[in-house]
Amino acid sequence: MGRKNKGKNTKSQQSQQNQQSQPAQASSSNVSSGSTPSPPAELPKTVKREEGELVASLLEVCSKPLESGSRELEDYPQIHGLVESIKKIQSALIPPEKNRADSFGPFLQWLNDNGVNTESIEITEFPGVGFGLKALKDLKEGDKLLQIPRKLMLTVDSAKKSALGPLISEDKILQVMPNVTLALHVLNEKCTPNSFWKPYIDSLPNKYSTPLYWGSEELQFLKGSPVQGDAINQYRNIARQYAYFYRLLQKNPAAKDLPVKDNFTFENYRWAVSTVMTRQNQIPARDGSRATLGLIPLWDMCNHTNGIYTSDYNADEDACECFCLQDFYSGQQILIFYGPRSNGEFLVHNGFVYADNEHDRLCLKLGISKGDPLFALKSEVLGKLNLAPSRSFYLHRGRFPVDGDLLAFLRVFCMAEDLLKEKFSGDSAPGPEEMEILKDENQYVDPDNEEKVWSFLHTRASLLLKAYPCSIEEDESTVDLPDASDVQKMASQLRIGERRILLNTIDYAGKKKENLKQS
Ligand SMILES: C[S@@+](CC[C@H](N)C(=O)[O-])C[C@H]1O[C@@H](n2cnc3c(N)ncnc32)[C@H](O)[C@@H]1O
Repeated sequence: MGRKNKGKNTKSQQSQQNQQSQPAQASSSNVSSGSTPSPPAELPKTVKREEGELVASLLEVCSKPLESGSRELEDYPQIHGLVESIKKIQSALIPPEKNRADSFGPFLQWLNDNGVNTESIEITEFPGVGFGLKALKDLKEGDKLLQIPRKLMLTVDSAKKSALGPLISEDKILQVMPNVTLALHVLNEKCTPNSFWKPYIDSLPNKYSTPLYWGSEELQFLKGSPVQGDAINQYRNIARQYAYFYRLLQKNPAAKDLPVKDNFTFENYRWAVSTVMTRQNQIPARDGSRATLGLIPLWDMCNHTNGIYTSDYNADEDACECFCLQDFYSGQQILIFYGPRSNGEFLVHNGFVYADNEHDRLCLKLGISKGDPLFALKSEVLGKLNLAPSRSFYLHRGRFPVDGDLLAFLRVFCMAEDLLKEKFSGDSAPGPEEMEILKDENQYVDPDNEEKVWSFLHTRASLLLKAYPCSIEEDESTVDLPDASDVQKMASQLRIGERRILLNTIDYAGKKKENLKQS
């Protein structure tokens, strides 16, 4: 959380907000009727044993390290199959879905009872973004919109003080993974009938659009994109965590009386993880000494737009404050800026893609081959630039697709032995400041090296472009197809953005090569 200088939104953002500002009726479809019988509280013993065996197999499969070079997709079918079998057994434990819109009245009352002023806003459903906040009066850029006191937040600190505290102090994973702690905290409170946070938890979505909710066919829509691997890795990690915590909750005496223990279904865990992934925020600890992770009720009803951070922590009030990113007229949706994330990050962690994302970028994995006779020399030079010999870089949207780190890596990657030895290694190595020349696009070390860099990038981007199974135009028409699913549209939108970045990079690298020839 942090507030930066305010900036004006562009026309296209404003027109998008105008489009988003048409409120829709809260939908009550797919909500079960009150007459649905309650699910059984427990599974029969034999079924429970079968569940335990499946979870043990899941833990084993997900804990095997992926063989180097093997694609994430290889063990995905086995993991997915086990998860589906577990979900089938546990389907008897899943309660009927609630009508979310019914929860907003009690939620707002709870906020008001705890000192939150909600006069300027209303919770309403908006097309394509779920529920959000609507302005009930004209608001000016910079006006204070919300002030949410710490006592209403679910945080890692409140988890430690809750019934979950003893388990956290015994488990190493919970101690080092605050997001997992927060997920278990939310789930434990959801399973606690008289939880202080009940009105807030009831107001949360029933399910999410993160790839954890996608089927195997839907993951195929990401074919060609590096995000497909990220989504599958995420599924694998969450399946492993689920299996680990299932066992921990069954076996650890500190979990004996926790309400979450008998409600720890895969469905519940992916819900809790997705709740945290899509809504979490960094909050300063009460004493200001460090940051802690938390969920901020109501503030987390705001949807995202391009812009700047406009939320801050008021240490005197011990509350999160949110200010208006721009003028909002009465009836308009109030939007905030979530941060400079790529569409791939938004898709995997937030379950949406933002077509006009100013910060979009494409992940590019690069590495010096261990078989390269110059591996040691190149690694030494990269080390001086604080760059690992194998890592992810980014190609950016906009006028400058290549940043300093990627440029320096490529220059070393393509550098001839004599140049590496003479200018950048051993005794001839320059100081850190002079090494920075390798990151500077306006200077270069050697024209041959520079030609190789831009040729390599041109070829690599062209190859990546060929990996997509359909054309950009086909994906563009999918986005507008009335019968395409939300997941299909999201994946197509992502791939459109990625290919625009690749096409721009190819064009940029081509021009660089031309300029070199002429100079
Ligand atoms: C912090 S919540 C915001 C409130 C949420 N819409 C709800 O109904 O609870 C973040 C989620 O809202 C949705 N969202 C936010 N901004 C969006 C945008 N610009 N486009 C599409 N979905 C968006 C995504 O599902 C995201 O995971």
